[in-house]
Formats: sequence, structure tokens, C-alpha cells
Amino acid sequence: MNAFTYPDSVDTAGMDVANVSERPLLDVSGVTLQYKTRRHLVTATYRVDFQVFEAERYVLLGPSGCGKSSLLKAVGGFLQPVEGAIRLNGWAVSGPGPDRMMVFQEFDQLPPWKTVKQNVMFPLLASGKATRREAEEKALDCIARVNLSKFADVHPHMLSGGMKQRVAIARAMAMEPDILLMDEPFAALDALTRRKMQEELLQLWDDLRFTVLFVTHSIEEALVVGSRILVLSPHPGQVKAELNCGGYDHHAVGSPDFQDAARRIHAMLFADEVETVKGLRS
Ligand SMILES: Nc1ncnc2c1ncn2[C@@H]1O[C@H](COP(=O)(O)OP(=O)(O)OP(=O)(O)O)[C@@H](O)[C@H]1O
Repeated sequence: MNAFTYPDSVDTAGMDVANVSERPLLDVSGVTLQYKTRRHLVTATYRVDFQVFEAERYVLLGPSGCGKSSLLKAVGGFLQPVEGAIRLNGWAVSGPGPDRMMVFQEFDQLPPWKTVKQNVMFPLLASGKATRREAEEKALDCIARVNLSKFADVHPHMLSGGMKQRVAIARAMAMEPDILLMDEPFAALDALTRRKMQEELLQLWDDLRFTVLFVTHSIEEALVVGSRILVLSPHPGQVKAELNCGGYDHHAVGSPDFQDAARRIHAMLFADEVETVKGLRS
């Protein structure tokens, strides 16, 4: 497994390198993902390894096109690896399931003809996980947790982008998945709302201690949201490093320690490009 290695050119001094030994909830081992189009074979990730443990906030961080979303899709069971394996609780992932719930970036992930409550109830009913009465009770509880009780009976078009995202999170949480999969969930929000949503996610995590696999290309977001970060190389995505980083919140963002961590992750992400530029100058 190469998840704990660093490129030679990167200074990792002071960064806490992950070292965990319990049984993982999610085990991604040597996963290569490819897309076959009529003309091309696109390799999205190459032999990626990582493990996620219960109650972790695990972040996949990397530049656009490095295969973050593809990895999330594969964990979700929507894309089969051409090489390697993905296991959840020791079982091979072979398709989508209610044990893995996705939250996307798009605002239109909620059917507009359903109210907030009906949206949250829907997967509970569709999966046969709850009776109508149980689903309603669970939905109202989850809606309250994301502070939307007053909006339970309105339709999504009456909500702001941030509120819609909270509904999507409530809908996923209601299913009590083993792992919540979040694909750049706040990327389409304005900066202030994005920050508020990150704080709310951390607050919700403090209350419920769920496991989340979170995709972002923002270093700052990764440091605030994550308890561990997997740093991926540009296309095709390969593991560059894995870092422990819990403990930063928005108050820490301007601190020298935070800035230093961000700077070193940036160097890691773009180490190859930096080398190239150096080469061009000499
Ligand atoms: N359906 C598809 N068909 C063909 N190629 C695809 C498909 N989906 C993704 N790819 C390619 O796979 C690679 C990885 O894409 P992916 O969306 O997983 O990256 P990403 O890191 O999530 O990018 P971004 O941050 O821009 O969303 C890219 O080169 C992309 O063009």
C-alpha cells in the first residue's frame, strides 16, 4: 500500500502521518478506474489504496480530473474497478446499496414536485426500510437536525441553495447509511453559505459521529472538513500522500499553522508541475 508515502520533493515535517490499525469500514485496494468511450480508453485513477474507519471524515483531495468523483462513484457501486477491489464491512461492493448514500453538488437533486418532508421520506419508503408512519417520523427528526422544521411542507424551489443541500443531507442521513458519500457538496454555494454549511456539517458530525467520504478540490475545505486527507495526483489520480488533519475549524484558517499546512499540501498537489517549471528555467 502506498498511501503513507510522499513524493521525495515534498517537505512533510510536522505533518501527522496516518497510522491506524483497526479493521476498516471501507477498504479501497489497488483500484484502477477506466471509462471506455467509442474512441478512447480514459484511465481515471491508477491503483489507488485507502481505508476509511468508522466515524472518520475522510477527504479525497486533488485537482480537477484526477478521478475523485470516479472514486466516489465506484464506492457508491455505480462504477466497477478494472483492477483492485472495494470492500465495505469486509464485503465486496458490487452495486449501489442503502448502506452508502450520496450527496451531490447539484441543487436539482431533489425532485421538485415533492415537499421537503416527502423528499426525505422517499428513499425510506422506496427501499422498504420504513412504513409510511415510521418514514414520516424519521424524516421530521432528520429535518429538525438540519434546522429546517419550518420548511418541512414547502417545495424545493422555495429554498435557497444551502437549504436544498441541507435537505439532501437530511435525506441521506435518514437512511442511516454506513457511510455518507459527498461529492463537492458545497462547491456551487457562495463563499459565506459554503462556510456555514461546512460548520453545520461539523456540528452534525459532532452530534451523530457518522462516517463521511468527502470529495473536494479546495485545500482549505479539506483541512476544515477532514479528519484525514488523501492527496491525489493529477490525471490519472494516484495516491501522493495521506495526512491526519483533524482539529482545524474556521477560526484556525488564518493561523500560521493552518497556512503552513495548506502551503505544504499545495506543494504536494503540484509537485510535478513545480519540477517541470524548475526544469524549464535551468
Ligand atoms: N463518463 C465518462 N466518460 C469518459 N470519461 C470520463 C467520464 N467521467 C469522467 N471521465 C474522465 O475521467 C477522469 C476523472 O474524472 P472525475 O470526474 O472522476 O475527476 P474529478 O477529480 O472528480 O474532477 P472534478 O474535480 O473536475 O469534478 C477525467 O479525465 C474525466 O474526463
